[in-house]
Amino acid sequence: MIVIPRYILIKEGAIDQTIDILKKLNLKNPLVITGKNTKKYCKFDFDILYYNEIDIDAFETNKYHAYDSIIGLGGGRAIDTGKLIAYKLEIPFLSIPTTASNDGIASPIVSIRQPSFMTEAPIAIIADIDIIKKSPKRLLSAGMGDIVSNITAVLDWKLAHREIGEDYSESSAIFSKTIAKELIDYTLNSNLEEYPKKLVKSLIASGITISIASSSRPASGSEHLFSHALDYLKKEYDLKINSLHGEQCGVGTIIMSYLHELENEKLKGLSEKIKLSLKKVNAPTTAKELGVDEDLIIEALTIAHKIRNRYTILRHGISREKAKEIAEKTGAI
Ligand SMILES: NC(=O)C1=CN([C@@H]2O[C@H](COP(=O)(O)OP(=O)(O)OC[C@H]3O[C@@H](n4cnc5c(N)ncnc54)[C@H](OP(=O)(O)O)[C@@H]3O)[C@@H](O)[C@H]2O)C=CC1
Ligand SMILES: O=C(CO)COP(=O)(O)O
Ligand SMILES: [Zn+2]
Repeated sequence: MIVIPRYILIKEGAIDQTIDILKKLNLKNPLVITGKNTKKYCKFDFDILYYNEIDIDAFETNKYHAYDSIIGLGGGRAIDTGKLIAYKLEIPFLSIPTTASNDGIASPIVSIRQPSFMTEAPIAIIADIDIIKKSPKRLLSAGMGDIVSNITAVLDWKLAHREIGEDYSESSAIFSKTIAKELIDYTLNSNLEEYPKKLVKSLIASGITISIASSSRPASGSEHLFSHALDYLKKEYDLKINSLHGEQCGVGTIIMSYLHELENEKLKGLSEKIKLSLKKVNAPTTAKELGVDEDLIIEALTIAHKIRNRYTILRHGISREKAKEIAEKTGAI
C-alpha cells in the first residue's frame, strides 16, 4: 500500500494553519515531539516531549492513549522520533520541519538507526518558509547533500537491477533523479534567492519517491552507505564530530559518482558538477570541511558496503588503496 501525505503546505506563515489542518483531519489532541532549539516555534497549547529525553526502546505505548496524533516539530531527529512514536501508537503523524536538512520530513521511513525501516508517511506536512529561511545556513546547505544523493542512489539502483536482478521502478527512478537535476541546475544558474523554498519542495518530493517505491532505494545508495558508515565509526570511536547527515551524503555523492564515471564514459564530468553545486550552497565537499579525519573517510569507504544488504557500485567492498585513491582523486582528502 502506498501512503502519501494528504495536506502539504509550503509557504510563508504556514504554521499558523496547523489548527485548521488538525480540524480538517478531525484531530484534537496531538502530542508534540520537538527539540530544545526548535521548541520556540511551538506556539500551540498541546503537550510536548523533547526527543532527546525519550528512550525509544523503553517507550511505553500504554501511557499515551489520550493522544490522537503526533506532531514532529524541528530538525531531522525530532521528526524521525515523532514519526516512530506515531507508528508505535498507530496514530497519524504531522511533520512540521523547522529546517530543510533531509528528506525525512516527508518520507515514510525512520532512519534513527540502520537499516532504516518503513513506517508510514506523514498525513500532513506544514513547511513554514519564514521559519525554514531563518534556520542555520549550515542545515540548509546539508539539505542539498541529501538531494544530490538521488543521482547516485538511482545509478546504484539501476546497477543492482542489471547485475543482481533487483526490483527496479523506472518511473520512481526518473522522478527521483529529475528532482536532483532540477535543483542542481537551479543552484548553478541562479543567485539562490528562492533556494530555501525550492530545497524544501525537492526534499518533500524526494520523500514521496520513497513512498512510491516502498523503499529508500530512489534516495539512498552508496553515498548513504558511506554516510551511515561514518555515523557508525563516530559512535564506535566515541568521536565528538558533529557532521550532519546531508553534509556526509553530499561528500559521499561526489565520491560515488566518480566511481560510476570510471565505469561509464557517458557520466564523465558528473562528479565535478555535483561538487560545484554543493560548493555553490556552501556545503562541505572535503573531509576537512566535514570536520572528519582523512583516515576516517577511508575507513568508512571500506566498510560502507557492510552497513546493510544493499547492492551498489561498492559491490562487495573496496580496498583501502582504492578508497584512498578515489578520495584523493575527487579532492575529498
Ligand atoms: N526518515 C528519514 O527518511 C530520514 C531521517 N533522517 C534523520 O534526520 C537526522 C538528521 O537530521 P538533521 O536535521 O540533519 O540533524 P538534527 O536533527 O540533529 O538537527 C541539527 C540541529 O539543528 C537544530 N535546528 C533545526 N531547526 C532549527 C532552527 N530552525 N533553528 C535553530 N536550530 C535548528 C536542531 O535543534 P533541536 O535541538 O531543537 O533538535 C539540532 O540541534 C538523522 O539523525 C536521522 O534520524 C535523516 C535522513 C532521512
Ligand atoms: O536518508 C535517507 C534518504 O535520504 C534514508 O535512507 P536510508 O534508508 O539509507 O536510511
Ligand atoms: Zn538521506
